[in-house]
Order: sequence, then C-alpha cells, then structure tokens
Amino acid sequence: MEAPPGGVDDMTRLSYLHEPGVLQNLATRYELNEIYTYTGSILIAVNPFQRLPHLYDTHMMEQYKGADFGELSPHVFAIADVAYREMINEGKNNSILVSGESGAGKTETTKMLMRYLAHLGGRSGVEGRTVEQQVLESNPVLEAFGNAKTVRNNNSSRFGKFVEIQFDKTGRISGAAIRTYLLERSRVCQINTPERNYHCFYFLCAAPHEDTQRYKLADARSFHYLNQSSCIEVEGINDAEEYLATRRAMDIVGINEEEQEAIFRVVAAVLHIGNINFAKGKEVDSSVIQDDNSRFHLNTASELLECDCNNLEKALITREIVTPEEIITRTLDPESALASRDALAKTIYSRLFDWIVEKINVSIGQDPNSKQLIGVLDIYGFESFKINSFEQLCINYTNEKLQQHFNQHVFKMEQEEYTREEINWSYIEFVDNQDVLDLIEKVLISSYFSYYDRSHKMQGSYDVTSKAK
Ligand SMILES: Nc1ncnc2c1ncn2[C@@H]1O[C@H](COP(=O)(O)OP(=O)(O)OP(=O)(O)O)[C@@H](O)[C@H]1O
Repeated sequence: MEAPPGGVDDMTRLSYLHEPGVLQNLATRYELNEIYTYTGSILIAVNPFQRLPHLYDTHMMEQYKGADFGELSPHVFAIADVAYREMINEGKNNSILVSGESGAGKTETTKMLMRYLAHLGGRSGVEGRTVEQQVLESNPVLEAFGNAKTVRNNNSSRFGKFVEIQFDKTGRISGAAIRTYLLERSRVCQINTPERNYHCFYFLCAAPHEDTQRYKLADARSFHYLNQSSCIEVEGINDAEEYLATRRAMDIVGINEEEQEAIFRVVAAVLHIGNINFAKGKEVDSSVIQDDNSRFHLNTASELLECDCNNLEKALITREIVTPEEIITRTLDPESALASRDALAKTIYSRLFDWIVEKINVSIGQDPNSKQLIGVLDIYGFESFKINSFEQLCINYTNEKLQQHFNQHVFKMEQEEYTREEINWSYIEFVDNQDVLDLIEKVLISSYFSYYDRSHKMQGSYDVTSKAK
C-alpha cells in the first residue's frame, strides 16, 4: 500500500516500518508544518525552530479537552489530556517522559504540557499567586540559574527536572513539587567559545547601575569565569531585560526581596572568586594571593558571602587533611589553589541552585492530602563530545536506564495486547541494552561497596548494620 502524499499521522500505519520510512514520514509532515506524529501512544515532536502560536492557544487547548486520543491531529495536548483523564476516571497516577538530544525541544514541550495541565486543573477567576501560576513561573527562575547557551541551543537546560503536579479530588491543581538532577557544575568555572556560562551571571552584569554597584560588578568581559569564551552576548537574549524579568518571576514564586538580594550576592561572589589568582609563596608548594587586584576580589567575595576574609584566604591556599589521629594543614601550590578556588565556586553555585529549587517548592507548597498526580520528566538526552567527563557518563547512563524502562514497558504492553486479542506471537527481537547497564551498575556498585568497606574499616567503625544502610 502506498503511503499517502502527506504522510501518516501514526507511524504504526506505515507499510514499511524501518528507519528510512520513519524519517521520510517525519520529513513529509514537517514540510507541511505538522511537527507532531504518533507512534502508537508515543508522540514524536520535531523542533519547528519558529513560533507557532496557533498550535498552542486557548482555542487549541479547548479542542483537545476531553477529545478521544487519535481523534484529532497528534499533539502534545492530547498526551497531557490522556494522562489527566486517566487520573480523573481511573484514579491512575501518570508520568510523561520527555526525552531527546540537546536542542530537540524537550523544555518547550514540557512547558506546553504544564500549560495544558494548568488549563485543565487551574482555578479560573482566582486572583494572585495560584499554584499553577507559580509552577509556570518557576520556569524562568530555574532557566536563569540552570540554563546556558551551548553550541546546540541558546537556552540549554543544564539539569534534569521532574515536576510533580498534585491534584485534589475535584481535579484541581492543589500542589506541586519540583525535583532537579545533576546540575552541570563544571560550567561555572570552565566554558569555551561559542558557549556561555549560566544566564544569571550575564543578567546580573547587565543589571541597573545601582545593583551592579552594590555587588561591585563590572562588564561581564572582566570576569574570568565569563571571558574564557568570546561569547558574551546572545542574539535574542536581552540580559538587562532578563534580569528584571527574573526578579519579577522570583516575586511570583515567593522569593522575597531580601532573599533575592542574598541570591544575587552569591552569584556576584562566585564571579569575584573566579578572579582571585595566586602566585608562588616563599615556602615550597605554597601560594599567596597574587596582587592587589586579586585581593580586591577576595575581599569583595568575603563581604558578599558575609564570611571572614582571612578564613576565606586560608581555605583557598591550604588544605586540611583529617586523619583519625589529627587534622593536618598543608599549603597548596598555585595550581592546586586554583583548583581549590574553582571547587569552592562550583560548590557554592550548585548549593545556591538547590536552595532556590527548595525555596520554590516551599513557596508553591505540596498538598499532603493529594492522592492524584501527574509527573513530567524533562531529562537531558545522550551526550557525546570530543572530550567527555563524568557528567556525560552520568547523563548517558540515565538515558540507558530510561531506555531499558521504555523497552520493558512497551514490549510488555504489546505482549499483553496480543494475548488479549489472542494473536499468536513469538519473541520480538530488539536491541537490549541490559549489558551496558550491567557494565556500569555492577562495576560501580561493587566498587562502591569495596570502598565503603575499606573506609569504614579504616575508621574502626565498620559493622554489618551500617553496611546494610
Ligand atoms: N514547539 C516549539 N515551538 C517553537 N519553538 C520551539 C519548540 N520546541 C523547541 N523550540 C525552539 O528550540 C529551542 C530549543 O528547545 P529546548 O530548549 O526546548 O530544547 P531541549 O531539548 O530542552 O534542549 P536542552 O537539552 O539543550 O535543554 C527553543 O529555545 C525554541 O527556540
């Protein structure tokens, strides 16, 4: 049977279900501005790289509300609608997994899903900060601190996110929780052209003068953590406007003025920390603050962090080694002091990010009585660069794990359907990635336990119960 000229909207209807056929079908539909296509109950979205407002307006939302799956053209709203109706009618909790490589459109898709769920479960006519409004406004805040310009995407999320939306008995949104995973910490200290560091650094450098003065900030180009890349400005992002927009979004999610001040103080402190340099000290393998300029940044960082300047200096140029008998303080050579400076900056920044997420969660509030929820998982896709680090290992392992879950779920579903319809079926061949998972899980888990054993024996506190924990 010939494929229709406009392609098919469900790829299970393709006569030949192989890679060229799938790609051809997606390309044909894309040419006609049809960015969504089903494969059974899965939705494939092809990034349009242009705003298509008619696809997501209220009129469109209303059309998909309660419509049978497959009755209308494939759409992300249809997926959310199924999840919502199953929850209401069958009391089933559902999670929607949004996956794909960087720049594929996961975050945009997640936003559309949340907007639709907010439309279904929102309270019309309620003034002020509603839960759904807070959930939606958490996006710009999280994006300011967790997104950056990368080679592939000007607004790339550098963390994974699971949003759990809770509903009350009547199907209204009653609470929400945001969990984030694995923020890319290395970006805080190391970037290459044409990428940027996290947006918030540039937003803050472009803030109104009285703000930059308060944090003793100058042009973004004067900070080491930003000027390692020649990319400072991004087309389509107005950093000064985004700074104000981020502040407004913070107001909505319940981060008050004082807390906002504290957050931006920490952001500025990280920039100042990055400009502290070291020279060789008099002793062997020791270092000192390099010059007046570095001392200015050290003093400013300690002022902003409200910590003692001498202690901060000591923390950067020495290392404490804790042994069972005593604490040994060792001086660091300039190279090690730089590594210790960067480690401090990364830790402060990632803790700030976690604090912001926690703050948003407290402010949105969870509904302890909610028995019904829909989760949306926006997780980074596979990554493979010229040089890959531990972060890529974790990201790719997560994806392999999700792939395994997906295989099991889809094949189980298929097999149940065949049994239900009394169709004779034989085992379906598929690429099973269990070997990859075993390689990582068995090696990592066993080495974790052997490390655990050794470290506890060393401290003399090893016992079977603590191992079991
Ligand atoms: N449905 C859409 N409509 C219009 N533009 C879109 C859509 N989906 C994606 N885009 C465009 O593509 C860009 C990248 O999308 P998005 O940030 O969602 O990708 P991602 O898969 O989340 O990437 P990363 O993993 O790097 O965070 C968006 O900034 C937007 O310009």
